[in-house]
Amino acid sequence: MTAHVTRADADADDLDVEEALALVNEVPGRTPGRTPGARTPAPHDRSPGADRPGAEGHPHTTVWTDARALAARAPRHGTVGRTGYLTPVDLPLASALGLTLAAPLTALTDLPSFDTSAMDGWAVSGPGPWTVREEGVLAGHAEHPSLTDGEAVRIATGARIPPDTTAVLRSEHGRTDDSGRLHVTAATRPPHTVSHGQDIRPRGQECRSGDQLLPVGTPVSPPVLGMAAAAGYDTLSVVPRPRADVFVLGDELLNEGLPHDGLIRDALGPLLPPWLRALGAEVTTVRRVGDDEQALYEAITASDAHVVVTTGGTAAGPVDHVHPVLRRIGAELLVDGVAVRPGHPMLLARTRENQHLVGLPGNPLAAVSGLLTLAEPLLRTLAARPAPEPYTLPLRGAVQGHPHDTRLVPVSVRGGRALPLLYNGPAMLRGIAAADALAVVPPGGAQPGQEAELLDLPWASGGIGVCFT
Ligand SMILES: Nc1nc2c(c(=O)[nH]1)N[C@H]1C(S)=C(S)[C@@H](COP(=O)(O)OP(=O)(O)OC[C@H]3O[C@@H](n4cnc5c(N)ncnc54)[C@H](O)[C@@H]3O)O[C@H]1N2
Ligand code: MOO
Repeated sequence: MTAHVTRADADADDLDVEEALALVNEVPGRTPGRTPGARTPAPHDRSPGADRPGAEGHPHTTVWTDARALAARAPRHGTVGRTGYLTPVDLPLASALGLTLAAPLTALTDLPSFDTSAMDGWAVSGPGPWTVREEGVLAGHAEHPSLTDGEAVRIATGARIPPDTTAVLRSEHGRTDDSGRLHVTAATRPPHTVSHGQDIRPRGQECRSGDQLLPVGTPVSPPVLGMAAAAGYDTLSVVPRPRADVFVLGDELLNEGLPHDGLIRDALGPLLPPWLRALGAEVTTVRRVGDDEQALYEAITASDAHVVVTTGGTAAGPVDHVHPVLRRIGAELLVDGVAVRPGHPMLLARTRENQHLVGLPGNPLAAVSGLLTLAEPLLRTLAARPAPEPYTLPLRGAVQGHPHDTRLVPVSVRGGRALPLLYNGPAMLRGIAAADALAVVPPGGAQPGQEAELLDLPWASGGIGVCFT
């Protein structure tokens, strides 16, 4: 730990979290605890690449919001039709978690499906005191014989109400006298009374058979699984996960150990598959492909995934083969460069009917930017997932803007404000690894207190087990 955030600066109640934040909120040698300001260049801004010509010089560059909209619309083309989502399948309940309902969830039964006791106690008929039958009624039992006026029977929560029951008396509201007769105690409100129908859940209280419970497009969450089971379903009609193949390009990449001799660790092979799954994809292949045009051509043309994701090779360097291969395939380039930093060389192409390719830049944070700009909307449409509700939070520090392009900046959300994190350069993951969201910073930058749109990171709210199933 090199520095501390002061308690005053942190609306923190948890010092450990603040200390962790300090690791990505301070440039070595700076005053501890300062939030990054407009006049403080971030490491990214001091990088040699910071002076290079901007995307505004690129003839095809698409505005960031347009690129996202285009990616969301891209599958609404060809045989898939106007919805853009994949052909629905019937899956057992447990396999449907995380997918989207392709048909309305319609009740197959009344719920409850019989008059049910809401409490442990006695089913009673007419006003008390009551004679108590010997044998009680438990949940799951067959129907009990009718009660006659003045009779009661022990009943458990969830058990079927015997015919001619008028109310259920909770166990804590009744007592039996020496001769075994049941009385209402003074604990009821009003005292000594049990009203007609009390603590009975009547059949059909929640729904009638045929009622629509949930519309098409509902994400299948744990409560949806429970609701479907209660309503009589064994399988659900859902939109399947789009299949995604990931091709990680670059001869310089190592799969293990320390960087050496100009070789570096592949950061995207570990990062992309779980993130793609969190965005709704089924990752069918993750493969390293060398800087070889023919190998890339063969990998793409052999893939039968709905979405091919490549990393690296999007720029115009000597071994950047993505554009030449797309030309050779005859792919239709839908997005060729986006006015966003980092990640501006990202691209989206239709490689063939019902297959799209997202070309992510090789710089790791630039790849994340492409993932959220192009892959997220594309996968969302294919999987019929609802668009996340846009929201903004005030920024806790200024963010330097790009003159023409949108910036996506890792932020930590603390006390209802978004704290911009440093180490947000295109080649860095240190900021995003500590972030809760990416702030969308408009061209020209943002001042402290200014509202910024946030793109949530899938694990920040739901927890890893929820979003990576
Ligand atoms: N003359 C120009 N050069 C570059 C421009 C430009 O506008 N003009 N744009 C720069 C920007 S911005 C980006 S982003 C990169 C995009 O490059 P590529 O998509 O072609 O990616 P590569 O050149 O293959 O790699 C870039 C960088 O990232 C490292 N890398 C690649 N893959 C991985 C991985 N899986 N894990 C970790 N690191 C990876 C690679 O070693 C390079 O350092 O182009 C700029 N150049
Ligand atoms: O800034 Mo690039 O756009 O590094 O991704």
